[in-house]
Amino acid sequence: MLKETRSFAQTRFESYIYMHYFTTLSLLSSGFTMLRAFSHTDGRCVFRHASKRWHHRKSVLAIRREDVNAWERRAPLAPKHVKELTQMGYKVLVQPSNRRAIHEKDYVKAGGIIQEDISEASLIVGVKRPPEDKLIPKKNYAFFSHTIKAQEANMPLLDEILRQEIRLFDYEKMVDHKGMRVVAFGKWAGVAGMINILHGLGLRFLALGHNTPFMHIGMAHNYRNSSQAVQAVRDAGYEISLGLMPKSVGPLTFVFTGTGNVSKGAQEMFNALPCEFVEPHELKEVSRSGDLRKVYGTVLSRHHHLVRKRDGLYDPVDYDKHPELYTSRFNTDIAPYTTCLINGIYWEQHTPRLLSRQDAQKLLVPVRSATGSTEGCPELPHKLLAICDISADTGGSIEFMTECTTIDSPFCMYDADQHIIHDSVEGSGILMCSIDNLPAQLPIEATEYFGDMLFPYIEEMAVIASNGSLTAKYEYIQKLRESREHAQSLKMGNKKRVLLLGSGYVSGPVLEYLTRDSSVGITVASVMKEQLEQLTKKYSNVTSVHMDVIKDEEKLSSLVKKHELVISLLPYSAHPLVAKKCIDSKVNLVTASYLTPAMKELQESVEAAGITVISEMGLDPGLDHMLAMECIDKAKEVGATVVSYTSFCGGLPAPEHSDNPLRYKFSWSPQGVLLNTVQSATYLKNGEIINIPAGGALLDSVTPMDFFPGLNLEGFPNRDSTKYAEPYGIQTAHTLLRGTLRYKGYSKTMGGFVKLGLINPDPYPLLSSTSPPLTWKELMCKLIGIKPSAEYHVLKEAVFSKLEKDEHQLEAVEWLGLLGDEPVPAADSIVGALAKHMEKKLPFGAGERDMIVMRNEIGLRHPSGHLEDKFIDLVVYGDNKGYSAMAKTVGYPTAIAAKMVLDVPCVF
Ligand SMILES: NC(=O)c1ccc[n+]([C@@H]2O[C@H](COP(=O)([O-])OP(=O)(O)OC[C@H]3O[C@@H](n4cnc5c(N)ncnc54)[C@H](O)[C@@H]3O)[C@@H](O)[C@H]2O)c1
Ligand SMILES: N[C@@H](CCCCN[C@@H](CCC(=O)O)C(=O)O)C(=O)O
Repeated sequence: MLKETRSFAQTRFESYIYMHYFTTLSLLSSGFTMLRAFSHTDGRCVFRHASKRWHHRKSVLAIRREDVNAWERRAPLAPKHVKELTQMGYKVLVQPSNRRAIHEKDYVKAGGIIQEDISEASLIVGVKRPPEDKLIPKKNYAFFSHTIKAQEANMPLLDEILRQEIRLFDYEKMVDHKGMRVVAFGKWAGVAGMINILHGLGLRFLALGHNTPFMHIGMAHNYRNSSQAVQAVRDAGYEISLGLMPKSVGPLTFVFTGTGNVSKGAQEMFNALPCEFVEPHELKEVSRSGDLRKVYGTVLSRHHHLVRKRDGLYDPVDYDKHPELYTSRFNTDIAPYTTCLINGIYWEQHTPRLLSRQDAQKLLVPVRSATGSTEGCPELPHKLLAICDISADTGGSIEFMTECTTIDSPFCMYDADQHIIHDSVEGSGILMCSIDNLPAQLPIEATEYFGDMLFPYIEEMAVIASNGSLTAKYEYIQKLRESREHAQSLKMGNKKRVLLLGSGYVSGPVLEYLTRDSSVGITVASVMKEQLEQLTKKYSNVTSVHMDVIKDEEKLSSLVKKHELVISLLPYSAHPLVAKKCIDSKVNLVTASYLTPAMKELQESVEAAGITVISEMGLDPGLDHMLAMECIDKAKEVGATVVSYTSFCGGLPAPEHSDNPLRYKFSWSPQGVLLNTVQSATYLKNGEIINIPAGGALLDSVTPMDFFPGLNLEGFPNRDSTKYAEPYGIQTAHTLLRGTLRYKGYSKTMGGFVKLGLINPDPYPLLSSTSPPLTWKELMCKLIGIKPSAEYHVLKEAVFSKLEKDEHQLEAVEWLGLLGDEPVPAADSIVGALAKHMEKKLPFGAGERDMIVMRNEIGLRHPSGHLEDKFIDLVVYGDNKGYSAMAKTVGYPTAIAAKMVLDVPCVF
């Protein structure tokens, strides 16, 4: 049986406010225990456990699957807690997960029910945040939301929580009467962090020319449990005590900042080495002349390094009230004598930093020790070799720790002179380890430890969001969020400010090009968090904003306002909204997309606002226009007239990777690709205007394209070609055709999807994230009009007949799994769902590359009457490990145009 180790009366959930008192009481009495609010002192609601009378009516609790990080193997409760809860009459659902470190069968043995659907639960507990699209409206959730410092990346989650009227219990806000957190993984972060940094030191020493006993210590997750790790650390310690550390590195000193669980966990592991703890003032001495058969440790509390700027004194009461009046002497008094810093302090804005970038520059100057240096036995380049920043507050107490490292890639080097971070343990700089999910490396012990702390409080959760608005106590998050954004925009100072919207297939080269100029400050905003992080992570001076520009128009306006130029690489349907914001704030805009009627309508307002808006600045449209105009202008110079213009372009997989029924893989917006098959088209052929209606007829106007006989290509018309006669100045042409290229077979296969109603952009509420999940088989039955329970062969037969017995089309439908039991991804429309599904099925694999093929044919009549055909070909391959051909040919023209607008605003 679990023991309740804390008094409930002492527990306070700081985050609650009395305005929502009744909702909380109703929540708590509806499921768990009887709680009674007994005091409303200082604006907080303090709960006392009135009596431990458990309700006998079965209440349902769910442990959700962790799905945001591949390394997340923890759970909030272990089987022993589940056992206790089930014995108390709870029904405990456990979402299946092969990734969880504690096996499902142990939860089952404890009485848990393994079940995917957890919508029945009144409280859903997890460790980390769920993805926004998995939130269930109006539920009570407990997890680490990482929103209380208005963390940019999690603001869309908070918005979604409020929108869906979810009540959030945030573990970070569960505190006791002294304000101390009561549930945390801290100790295990400390333990894992210490193991990792000893491993990192082994690698770093080796890179500096020293084999050390640390080489035999692995990363924390390589050990089955912490006892195994302790054994490895002890073995290393034994070798140190035998005097096997190279003498030229001198005595090693480890400094632990903070006195909480993190620091204690790290010290616990450190104790397995032959260590001696000294007072901070003794550090200087032992770092010079200490015993090489030991390692030295110092635990640093606030009073050791914080001083009031005015008088050099430390007053703890005053410090709590006015941390901004204090500074840290860590940089001068401690850091010069520290080999490895283990940082475990909680940092908040206005509290003094331990180390700034300038401090690091000073600390990286060589020190000369008494031992002397020879080629085979070099001295260390400087004393401070490594920092394990367990607090992992980016830009926090260690100012230059601007990006957390990961379990996969745990170390980086900070070179203070260059102010760059590189992913290696070699070269000059300080070795940094700043993983922010350390306890996930020791998941079983971390789960049991956390569960022990959470269990007694499971009913009393800190509410920070309730009923669709931030509770009064948490309104500060909104303010903090706004001030952070303002600060970010100020940080850009005199820079030319560019807002890049979208982080998709073609955004990479845009960012790469613009960041070449250090006078350009860039913000990237996108709704896809991981994609956004992936895109921006290698640029330290780029600000990323995770947001939905459609749902959060206000934020979009405020962002646009703070920039001089917007580049929209969003789906083209979003451009008119962006353009309106640009008009309102008089900010220039560049897109790679077609000038649609909706954009054209804004022309007058654009002119009235005096801004520049450039469209069609990619590949097709984009480079095709430029190549055509170069040729047309030259022809006109010699008096020739253009009699025909045909331009075909295809973004394709390279031939060796065209290995699927569609012979196609996505290199740009999948939904855009699919929708293009149902566009209408208009073109001029030998003086006759041909109109093709929308809805798929395009795919019947396919012609073989054999200008490169080695490639088996087909082509179909693309949108309205005739509208280019005037801007190109080729009204003389009798043929004007722009088209799309694909490998032969594509159009026929796509035709099947059109027949089945899969390329339908209309809203389809059954696929929304709040509707019950559907399988492809169920959806297909609905589309065909048969019962969802129909057997596979019945559905297949019905589909076959809808496809007019086309075996090739049926084969593609089956190959994509559209008759099977895979879930249909949540989306606004059927084509949206198909795009997401196909994106997964038709990606470029590792080592595969794309290709773009463009052919322009321009027929000229010379003044002599002589006819000439000019051919302009463009073939580009993607880089195996770099940018795709599509990204390069769209992104660079867009970026170059953007730069021209920035540099010479009235050039266009
Ligand atoms: N001219 C050309 O040759 C050419 C070629 C390719 C793409 N394009 C156009 O360029 C644009 C970008 O193409 P891509 O292939 O990178 O597209 P993509 O679909 O890969 O990327 C779209 C991006 O927009 C973001 N996004 C979508 N909806 C959002 C919302 N509501 N709020 C915030 N972010 C949102 C997505 O997260 C994603 O990062 C598209 O308009 C596309 O049609 C033009
Ligand atoms: N036509 C080619 C190349 C397409 C490049 C993408 N162009 C988009 C532009 C859409 C927009 O943003 O307006 C298109 O739809 O053709 C092919 O399809 O392979």
